Amino acid sequence: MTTAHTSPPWRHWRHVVKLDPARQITDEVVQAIAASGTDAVFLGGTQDITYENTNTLLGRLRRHAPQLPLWQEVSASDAVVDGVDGYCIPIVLNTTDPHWLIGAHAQAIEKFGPWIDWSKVLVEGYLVLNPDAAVAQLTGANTALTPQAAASYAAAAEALFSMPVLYVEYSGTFGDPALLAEVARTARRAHIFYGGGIDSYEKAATMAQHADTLIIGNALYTANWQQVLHDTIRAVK
Ligand SMILES: CC(C)=CCC/C(C)=C/CC/C(C)=C/CC/C(C)=C/CC/C(C)=C/CC/C(C)=C/CC/C(C)=C/COP(=O)(O)OP(=O)(O)O
Ligand SMILES: O=P(O)(O)OC[C@@H](O)CO
Ligand SMILES: [Mg+2]
Repeated sequence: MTTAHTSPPWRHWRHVVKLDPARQITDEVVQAIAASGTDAVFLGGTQDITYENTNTLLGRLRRHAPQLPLWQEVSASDAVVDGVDGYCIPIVLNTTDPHWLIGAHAQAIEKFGPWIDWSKVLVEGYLVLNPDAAVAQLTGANTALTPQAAASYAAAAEALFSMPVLYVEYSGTFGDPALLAEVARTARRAHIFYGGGIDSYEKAATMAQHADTLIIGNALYTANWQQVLHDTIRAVK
């Protein structure tokens, strides 16, 4: 008997938009995202994320972008919503606080118990690399990593913990392409997400050489959002 192996949808994503439920966004931008050709939308952020603001944003996205995969990136267990296509669960590899490595996760699993649909869960091994980002400060991340050190975290996440996704996170600033390249070179099976400071064709093209998926966040909250959407999608497709 042969078994059909289909790869999960996220393996095919090249371009993902991350929207922060705690920030304001107009219907015009949401509609443009829906029509843009992006592969998925993540709902997530670090600060002031609540059930209410996440559910409100999800409702707007469902209305304006019914065909787009919508995934919640869980950063607080009391903000978990129903009705998304999947849940990204961040695990911060270079945190100095075990809470962000496993503690928050164990608490959430205790809380939700048997209600968790594990077939909808995607584990992301995060390397948090911009010391000025809220996520770096919250998690006490050791952001001063050489490319070799970052690649060693990536190898550990993949080989020792079987993580399917490595997320190279420079949220708020454009990162080091050499570090991303070293992580990508080291990874054997893991899928590489890159996010941080992508706001142009050139930056997207540079990081798309090494990452499987680019995540675009802050630039969509600027006056230049239309150009950003157009150019970053053109760079990866
Ligand atoms: C319906 C139902 C019952 C569903 C079950 C839900 C489910 C799937 C549960 C699974 C259980 C589980 C393991 C949940 C995880 C719980 C949890 C709170 C884990 C901690 C996650 C974590 C490490 C958070 C730290 C912050 C982080 C990494 C956030 C990711 C997003 C991010 C980095 C945004 C960018 O942030 P920021 O720094 O603010 O950047 P800007 O300044 O540029 O905006
Ligand atoms: O907001 P930017 O800097 O685009 O980063 C995207 C994403 O990686 C944030 O979690
Ligand atoms: Mg933020």
